This record gives sequence, C-alpha cells and structure tokens, in this order.
Amino acid sequence: MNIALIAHDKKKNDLVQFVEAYQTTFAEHQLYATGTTGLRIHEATGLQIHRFNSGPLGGDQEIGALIAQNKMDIVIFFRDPLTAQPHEPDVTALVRLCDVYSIPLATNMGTAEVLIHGLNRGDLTWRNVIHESQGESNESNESNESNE
Ligand SMILES: O=C(CO)COP(=O)(O)O
Repeated sequence: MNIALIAHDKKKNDLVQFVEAYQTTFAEHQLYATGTTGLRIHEATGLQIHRFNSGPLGGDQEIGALIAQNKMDIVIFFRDPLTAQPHEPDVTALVRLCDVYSIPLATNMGTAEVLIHGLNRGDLTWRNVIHESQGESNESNESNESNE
C-alpha cells in the first residue's frame, strides 16, 4: 500500500511516536510524506520515505496529485486544529481529494490507530482491486494508442 504521512508542526512529535509504535507495519509499505514530516520520521525510525516539498511549499498538493491519480491508499494527516496555516487552501484541497476518491484519511491519532489495525487485518485489500483495474485500463489505453 502507498501511505502518505503528514503532520503540522505541533503534531509532528505525535506522528513520529505513532510511526515508531507501528514501525513493523509501516516497514511493509511504501511511505510518502511532506518534507519536514518525512525527515523527522526518517531520522527517528530509519524508514525509507519518499519526501515531497514541505507543506507550505506545495507538498500537500504533490500528495494530492497522487490521490487524484488514485495511487495513494491511505493518508495519515495529523492536523493542528488550533493554529492557522498559511497554506490552508492546500490542506482543504487534500482532504477534499481524499473524499473524492474515497481514500481512508486519519486526521488524528485515534482514527489512525483504527486505520492501522484495519490495514493489518486486511480491511484495505479493496485498494488492490482498484490498482489491478487501473493496470488493466492502462494496458487497454496503451493497446488503443498502438492501434491508432
Ligand atoms: O504543512 C504541512 C501539511 O500541511 C506539513 O509540511 P511539512 O511536513 O513540510 O512540515
């Protein structure tokens, strides 16, 4: 599964602790993160993480682009509800895209716990069906192109 990890500054310690607690699970998946969050998690755990730009510099939008391609399977985004963010429109857009594509999104540790247990139980295997059907439609697009 492709998992996006994002945290606002005052929530970064919480997310680092959360990833440490479930490190064996996270190690089995492909991890993506906004710049500073990814660096913090990598430094704490050594996990390999594809890092995008920092959130205020477009990182949320880069992750949003993967969601719009239906390539992101889970988003764990510990938001800070008590601090105004300069890039609030990007944050709103990311959450909106999760709803557009029905991507499981945890915006706090309580929901993230449930999501990770569900992931370990196999509750998210339906995402593999989406990936397989995407692969098939890509193949048919390619064969259509070669017929043109
Ligand atoms: O601002 C963020 C999400 O909106 C997070 O970005 P950083 O991980 O780069 O701090």
